[in-house]
Amino acid sequence: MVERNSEPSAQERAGRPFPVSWDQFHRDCRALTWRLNEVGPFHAVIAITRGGLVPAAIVARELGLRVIDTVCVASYDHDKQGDLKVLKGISEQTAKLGGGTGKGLLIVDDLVDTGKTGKLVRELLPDAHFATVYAKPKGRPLVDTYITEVSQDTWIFFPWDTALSFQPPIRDGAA
Ligand SMILES: O=P(O)(O)OC[C@H]1O[C@H](OP(=O)(O)OP(=O)(O)O)[C@H](O)[C@@H]1O
Ligand code: HPA
Ligand SMILES: [Mg+2]
Repeated sequence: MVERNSEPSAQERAGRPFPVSWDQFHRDCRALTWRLNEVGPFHAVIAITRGGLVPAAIVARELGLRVIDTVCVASYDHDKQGDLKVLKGISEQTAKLGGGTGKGLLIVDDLVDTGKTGKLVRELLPDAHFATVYAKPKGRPLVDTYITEVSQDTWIFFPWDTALSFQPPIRDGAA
């Protein structure tokens, strides 16, 4: 039997599932890059791990950027958000490229939800440009560029967190 905590997780609270395929994600990252190409040029890309690593690789490839750094943040334990911890900041070399405040640096993450992660990283690099592929309303004001807005009660399922599985036919009660 699976023991359940009585408090609903962020995913359960969100309720509405929004599965994203690799294809869709790649298309959305390319659409994001079209917008970023109008805003740059950038000296380097900074991925907020781990979710930001995939879009950062695609965006960096499309923008021709080869300097890629990470800010390593831990917050959600699968679907419950705990205290935010910066496990690793950017390197001294990348900080120099951004003149200490992040000017000309591009921060990339897969999404903003409550905005807590984005806020923390923005505080570290106030002049950097912050881009995400998806944005929920609470976090959206923190983002400079994003592609798709989803409602706050949506939970996005990314392709690296999911796998193909059998679905019962709709007439047999599939959602
Ligand atoms: O706007 P917020 O409410 O802060 O949520 C958004 C953050 O949550 C997820 O990361 P998570 O901390 O789950 O870690 P992961 O990227 O390693 O999956 C997501 O990748 C964002 O970074
Ligand atoms: N999907 C996946 N991870 C997340 C989400 C979401 O909607 N919100 C915060 N972390
Ligand atoms: Mg993340």
